[in-house]
Amino acid sequence: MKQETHAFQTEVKQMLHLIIHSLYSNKEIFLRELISNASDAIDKLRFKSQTEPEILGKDTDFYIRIRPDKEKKTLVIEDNGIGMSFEEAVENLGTIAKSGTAGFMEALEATRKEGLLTPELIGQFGVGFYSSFIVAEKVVVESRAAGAEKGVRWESEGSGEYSVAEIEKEDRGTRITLFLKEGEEGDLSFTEEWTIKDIIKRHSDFIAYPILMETDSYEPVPEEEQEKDEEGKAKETMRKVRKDETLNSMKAIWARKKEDVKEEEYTEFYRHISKNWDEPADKLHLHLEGAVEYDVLLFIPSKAPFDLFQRDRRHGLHLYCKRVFVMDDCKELLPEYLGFIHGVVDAPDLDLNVSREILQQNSLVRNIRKNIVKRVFDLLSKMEEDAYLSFWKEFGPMLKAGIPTDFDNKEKIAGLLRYPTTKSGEKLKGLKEYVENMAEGQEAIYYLSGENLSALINSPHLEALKAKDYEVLLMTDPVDEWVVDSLREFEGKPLKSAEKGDLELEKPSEEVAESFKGLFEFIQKELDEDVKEVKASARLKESVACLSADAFAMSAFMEKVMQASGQEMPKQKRVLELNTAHPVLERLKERFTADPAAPSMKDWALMLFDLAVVSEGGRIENPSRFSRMVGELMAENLSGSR
Ligand SMILES: Nc1ncnc2c1ncn2[C@@H]1O[C@H](COP(=O)(O)OP(=O)(O)OP(=O)(O)O)[C@@H](O)[C@H]1O
Repeated sequence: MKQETHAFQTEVKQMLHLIIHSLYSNKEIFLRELISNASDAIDKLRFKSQTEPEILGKDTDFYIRIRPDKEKKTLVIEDNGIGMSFEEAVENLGTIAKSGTAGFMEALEATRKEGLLTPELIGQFGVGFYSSFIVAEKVVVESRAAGAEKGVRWESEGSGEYSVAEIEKEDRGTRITLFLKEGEEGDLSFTEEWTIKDIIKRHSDFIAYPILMETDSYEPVPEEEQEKDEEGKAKETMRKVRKDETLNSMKAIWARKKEDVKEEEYTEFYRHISKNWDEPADKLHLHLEGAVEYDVLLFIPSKAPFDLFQRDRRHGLHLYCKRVFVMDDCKELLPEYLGFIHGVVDAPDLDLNVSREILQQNSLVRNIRKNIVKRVFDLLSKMEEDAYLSFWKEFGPMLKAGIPTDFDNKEKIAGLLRYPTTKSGEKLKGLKEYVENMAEGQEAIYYLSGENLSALINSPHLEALKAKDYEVLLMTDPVDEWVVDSLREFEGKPLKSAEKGDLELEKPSEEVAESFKGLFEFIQKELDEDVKEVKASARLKESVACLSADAFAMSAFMEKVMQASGQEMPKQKRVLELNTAHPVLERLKERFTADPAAPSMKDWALMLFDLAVVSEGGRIENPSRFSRMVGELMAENLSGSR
């Protein structure tokens, strides 16, 4: 028989260390986690048996069993779910599934740095099984996968390594034996029946399979077995017996009436399905009737997981049919951009044997999806602003992606967008509020995108807009470019980039423009490689120069983002806008008129371009030339004024 010893993956070691040293005041959660895994294992088996009914065999009464032993100081958690093969035990119990994903180590590091390690922070890693080591000095897992001949025994003391061996195991499923640590003063005793009952009632009551434990109970002694006294009266009519007791009510929370469900029950259920350890930020519990009838219980997490944008991230929706689990990761019921929502949809009219392929074309599923998306928007739009802003901070970047991808709900999502603006200070503003506060005569919604807020707020592109007291939305997420491109307008007001196209503000007069014609042609020729046009600016008030683009061209920020992501990009020529009211331009015109061939003119042209790049927070191509020229100018100026 196979027998091996393996070292834990490094991340598991770190995780174990973290768990053991941070969760000592939350010891009891290990039981919730192990029961949750057992319940998942039964769900998985049922899902598989829809297409392979033979894997169930005769063992069709699903259960989770708890067996405490005070003498041996052990606690056993057993299930007849899908079980694990030798390879699966190594894969699942020696590594962390998410550890390979980008961001895992980063999140782990951040977690370690937080002075206070909360269970919520640790919970995001999906450490369920490893929480056994909070209470156990040794853990033994014996398992046999459904349909397999041989079983596996996995054993570890939670330090550096674990052993795995092939074993014979009679029944399908997983048995986990915890060899409990000596408790500290004041600790709960996890072999005590009432402690176990209490923990299960609080954390796992809704689990859909019976959680069984043998307990003492009393039953009437049958007539024929009764011992009688001289007068013929029974000595004892009741006797103590050991019997299985079901410790959970198994009531599907979503099928209960809202008013009957306590907040704590919702929270525990959320934790079970989401595998998160935080409190949900909000929830939606509905019973829908009409042409189709179904129950919906959805949760919005309070924190975004570190792998939110991971492509292969599982969706949080579970599909049930008449309280029987059909599938998890049900992507058909919610669009991708709402994939952060966790919950359950129970649709009694669905065929239990429905496959994913069928789901995609099912009109009932489409109907449900449409309706729940609508309800989610209602919920989000009615949230109190502060709570909504916390939500937006976590999930806004994902929600936004709905604008370019979900045409039907574009307007609704647009109402949920929030941005800092030139007038909002630290706060974020929605488009609705923006429109309500538009200045007299303002026709468009203005925005500017770029890498960071301080560069944006001081950008020369905003000078004329600020002078008119027009507010500008400030966008620092590259996705926003894509968002505004597909949104185009909100409540009939067009969205306009402050750095692109015609802002429809007062332009310098024809005569002024004409008087600079020669100079501008000269500058244009000098900068031909970078600049497609030089013109008198309507955007600038104080600065000398800025760069702008055509209304439909790519913005400087987008160009930068694309380059950073390694995309080959043809060089985009932009428009150099010059402030004709600025003294520099006036003097430059005089010099140019006096001597168009003066060698310094070329330097001035280059300098103007560099100034425009610097003022929008861009990188100039030849910084040493720029600094040399500024140095010379300073020297000249300083000596002149002395
Ligand atoms: N009772 C069980 N029966 C069968 N497989 C199990 C059982 N317990 C754990 N496993 C397997 O071990 C894996 C790891 O479990 P663990 O609780 O550490 O993480 P997880 O449940 O996958 O993570 P998360 O809690 O984020 O989902 C599970 O995904 C499952 O494949």
